[in-house]
Amino acid sequence: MALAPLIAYAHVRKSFANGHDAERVAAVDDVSLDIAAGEFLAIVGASGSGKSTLLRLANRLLAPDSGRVMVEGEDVRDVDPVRLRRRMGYVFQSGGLFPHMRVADNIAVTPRLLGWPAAEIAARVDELLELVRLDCSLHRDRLPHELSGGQQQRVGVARALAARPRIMLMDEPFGALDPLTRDTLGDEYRALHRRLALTTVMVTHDMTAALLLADRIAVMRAGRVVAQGQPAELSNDNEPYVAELLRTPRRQAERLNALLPGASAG
Ligand SMILES: Nc1ncnc2c1ncn2[C@@H]1O[C@H](COP(=O)(O)OP(=O)(O)OP(=O)(O)O)[C@@H](O)[C@H]1O
Repeated sequence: MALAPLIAYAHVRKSFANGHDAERVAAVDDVSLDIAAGEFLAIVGASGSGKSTLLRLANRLLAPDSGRVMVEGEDVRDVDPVRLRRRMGYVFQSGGLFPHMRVADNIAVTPRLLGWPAAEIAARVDELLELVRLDCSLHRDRLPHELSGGQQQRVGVARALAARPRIMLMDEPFGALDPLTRDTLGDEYRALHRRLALTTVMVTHDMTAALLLADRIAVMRAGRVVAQGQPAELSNDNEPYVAELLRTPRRQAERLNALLPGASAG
């Protein structure tokens, strides 16, 4: 028997008021999408296609107008939002660290709210810093502005993992970083996802990153999921927009193969 999905969107719709007029714009329009336990799903689409809105419906930062979002077998409407969010780590683009709080205190936010004993929190902070490959003695007492963008994102990941969630929601987590750092952090996060047996939903506009990191990709356009599948399945999809999104990574791969002969072998 197939396992029940860990996150399931069923005919979900979410609209927002459109400025001055009474018309509402559907940011998410009749989306049905299942995410299995242990899966790494990337949600890919252009700016404004509804990716972040879809993510925020999972942890109740937003509520759907209609349809249903299930997490771990429960309708999220029936779960206390604070309790729900403790089960789901959330990483966003700018790092979202509290600027006046030291790295250790940023990471400790949720364990403190949960009332963990101080010694346990201190040990967990060190464990998490190690997990995201930041030197404890160098970084635990720094303020966010004393860190590079990549280091801030590492702290963001550590903070999201603090209370040992099974699910990670990530909104363009590495989008603002230089390509090399983005690539390194992506690979390292992928290893963490596997090692900690996480279920990850990552929003990105970068199809190349999605192809390299995710098990499966859902493509959004104007609020709808227009295609979903593993990279090889997307490659055979008939939807013209999917072909358009795959054109850049394909062209890059061809050019790199021509410029760096033998690169694909290594
Ligand atoms: N709080 C809000 N109030 C009004 N409109 C909103 C709100 N949040 C999102 N929208 C609108 O919903 C649509 C989808 O936005 P969303 O942020 O989900 O897209 P996105 O694909 O994540 O874009 P980006 O990649 O730029 O972050 C956009 O038209 C946006 O303007």
